[in-house]
Parts: sequence; C-alpha cells; structure tokens
Amino acid sequence: MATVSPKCSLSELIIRLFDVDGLKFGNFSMRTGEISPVYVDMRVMWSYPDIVKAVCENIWKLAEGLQYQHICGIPYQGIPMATYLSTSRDIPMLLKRQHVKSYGTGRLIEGHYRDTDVVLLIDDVLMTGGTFLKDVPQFRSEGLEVIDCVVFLDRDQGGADRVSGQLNVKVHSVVTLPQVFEILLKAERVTQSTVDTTLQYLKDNQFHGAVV
Ligand SMILES: O=P(O)(O)OC[C@H]1O[C@H](OP(=O)(O)OP(=O)(O)O)[C@H](O)[C@@H]1O
Repeated sequence: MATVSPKCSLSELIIRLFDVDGLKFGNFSMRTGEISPVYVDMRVMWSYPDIVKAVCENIWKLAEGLQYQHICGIPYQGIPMATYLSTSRDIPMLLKRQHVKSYGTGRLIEGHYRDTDVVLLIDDVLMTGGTFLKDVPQFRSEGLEVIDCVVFLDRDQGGADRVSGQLNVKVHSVVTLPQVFEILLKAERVTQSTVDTTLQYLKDNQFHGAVV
C-alpha cells in the first residue's frame, strides 16, 4: 500500500486512512448507546507513521493564527498528536491525566504554566463534544484558559455547536464526515447508497443539550 507524504492532499490522506481501516462502514455500538453505520477509528494510524505525520501537519495548518502558549492532547489519541507537534515545532506541551495519582505531586495537568496562560486542545475525533465539555472546565479550574480546540475529524453531529454554546470555546476541524464521504465516493471506495444512508443517520442523530 502506498504511503502518503506529510503534505499530501486531504483526499489522499482520507483514502489512505480508509484503506487501512481507519473509517469503517457497518453497525457499530457507540459510547452513547446508539448503533452507528460508520465508525472512525483513528487509533489505527499509530501503525502508520506516514498517516500520523500527515494528520498532524493538517492540524498544524488548521491552528495557524490561533493564540496560545501551550498545546495539550486529549487522552488518549490526542496525546501523541500533541507530542509530535510540540517536538517538531518547539511548542511547550502540557499533559492532562485521566486520573490524578494519590502519590507524587498529585497534579491533574503536568508541565509548567502560569495562571491565565492559554492552552490549545488537540484531539482526533469530535462526536458529541462531551469530552471537551468535561475537560475544558478541568483546565479552567487549574487556572488555564481554553479558547480553541482543534480536531482532525468532526462527525458533524452537533458536537462543535454544543461546545461553543456551553463553553464559549471554538472547535476547529480539518474535515467533517460528509466531506469524507464526498472524497470516498469520488474515489469509488463507497457507494452512493452507503453515503445516503449514513448522511441520513447523521442528520437524525444530532446531539444537543446536556453532557453525554
Ligand atoms: O465528542 P465526543 O463524543 O466526546 O467523542 C470524541 C472522543 O471520543 C474518542 O475518544 P474515546 O473516548 O473513544 O477514548 P480514547 O481516546 O481513549 O480512544 C475520541 O478520541 C475523542 O476523545
């Protein structure tokens, strides 16, 4: 299978991701309890460094012009993405723990920062927005400000609006699922009928209101 270059086109990257099973069609149980006809499994990219580089380069482009002093990846997938950008661009990174340890320093957010410093949050996928809705207040209660979040793929189920509406944080995405379908359709990787069914599902399964 041909690899992609870090500066490849978005279409090339999406097709590469599809070809390594990063985007699957079928019936998948989601965290929310729903059955989704599409599943985005960016976790497979860790086996393909060319995809990691291209995904992160797209995130970097997206973050151009945003104001922040630190970057932080959302556990788990966001952490190696943020590490790649931190070390390749010399941007200080913070690490947020899933669980605070009962020993050592007992910190939730590791790294050096000052009160009111701004942190840019990085993640692979956005679905309900529930992860940002849960995590952003934790950063804020540690004295950090969050103004922007960047994700590679937004499933387009209302998550970005929930986050901006409830937290006054903007979520930027490299690509949305409908855009992914367009690319895969053009490349003849999926049929029109799969796309139609899946688009209808996304339309019928929007998230609003309380944290999921
Ligand atoms: O917008 P949301 O509905 O919150 O969904 C997005 C989150 O779900 C996935 O993580 P997951 O919880 O599967 O954990 P992982 O990163 O540890 O695989 C993904 O990596 C995001 O962090």
